[in-house]
Amino acid sequence: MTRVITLGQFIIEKQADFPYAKGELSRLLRDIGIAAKIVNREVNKAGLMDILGKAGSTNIQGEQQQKLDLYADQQFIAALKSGGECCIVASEENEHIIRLDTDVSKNAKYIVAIDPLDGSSNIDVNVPVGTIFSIYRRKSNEGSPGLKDVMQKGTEQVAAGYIIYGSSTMLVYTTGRGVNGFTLDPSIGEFCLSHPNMQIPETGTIYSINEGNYVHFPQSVKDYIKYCQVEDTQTNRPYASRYIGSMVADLHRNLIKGGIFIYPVTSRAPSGKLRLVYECNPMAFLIEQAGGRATNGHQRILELDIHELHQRSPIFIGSKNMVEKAESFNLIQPELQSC
Ligand SMILES: O=P(O)(O)OC[C@H]1O[C@](O)(COP(=O)(O)O)[C@@H](O)[C@@H]1O
Ligand SMILES: [Mg+2]
Ligand SMILES: [Mg+2]
Repeated sequence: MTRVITLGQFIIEKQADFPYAKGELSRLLRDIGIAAKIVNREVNKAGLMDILGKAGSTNIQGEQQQKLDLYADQQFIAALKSGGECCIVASEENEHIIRLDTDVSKNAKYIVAIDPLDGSSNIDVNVPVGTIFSIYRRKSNEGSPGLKDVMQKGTEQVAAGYIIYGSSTMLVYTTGRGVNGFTLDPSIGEFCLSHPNMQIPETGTIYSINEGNYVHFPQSVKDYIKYCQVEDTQTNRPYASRYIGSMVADLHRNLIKGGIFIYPVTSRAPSGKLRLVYECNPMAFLIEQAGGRATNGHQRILELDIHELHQRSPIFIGSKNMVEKAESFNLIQPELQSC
């Protein structure tokens, strides 16, 4: 009988890999797991609860906030606050950073950037949604932590991951030593190791992009889509087009099956749509740790400078060979002028 390894046990066992670890990061990951279970409970019965639909407010991105966006935001902030291992939260749903000023938290080492509910347009239609998180160590213990501690390059992340609320609920994360996936077993209320050492196939036959924006894409992206659609049995083309509209769900599928996910610049979104700090960087760290690649078309996402908390970036992410192939279509931004 295979041994059931819970997330908590796994985190503790893996702590040994970090000789100087005192358990703070382990406890922080535990807190994220607790909030994930609470949000999962609401997502699972959303139709029965008064939690579907718009909240009547907009966030800094000008997007209509969904009730579940706000609920998830509150649950993760509350869990991080009571856990005491996080001093600052940066969230998609809050214009400014949130300082967790409790006696314990204010001296905490870690910063969490979070997309509390990813795939908001899919909440009301029972299509998988997710949560994305990114963890940094504060830059210095001097003075009180601030925006500078959040606006670190993606290469500085100490951990990152996502939760997918789908037909089953999974938590997938990395601390820079590979990627592991845990499935929530509702009968024991525990995330259990189900996908050890996840590796994204070097190549795949799935491309994932919102082709509804086709006319607004740069010519280079249009050319790459054409390349994906051409008949060529040698290279298993045409590829299958798959687009769920929840970044977490589209990337989870590609992580397991192989494939490329693209959210490029468009004439309507000249910097792309997805946010660097709490969507692109954590997913890039994770996919790279699984053997994949993530760029903005020509530069590694993790090396991009952060200028604004809610900064956007185009992203080409997934199977290494497919992203490299896409980059060979010269995906340089200025190209936008031609569309
Ligand atoms: O509807 P579009 O323009 O294709 O955008 C879909 C993308 O937007 C997102 O929903 C943005 O994330 P949020 O739902 O967290 O705002 C991604 O999950 C998804 O990949
Ligand atoms: Mg999102
Ligand atoms: Mg969101």
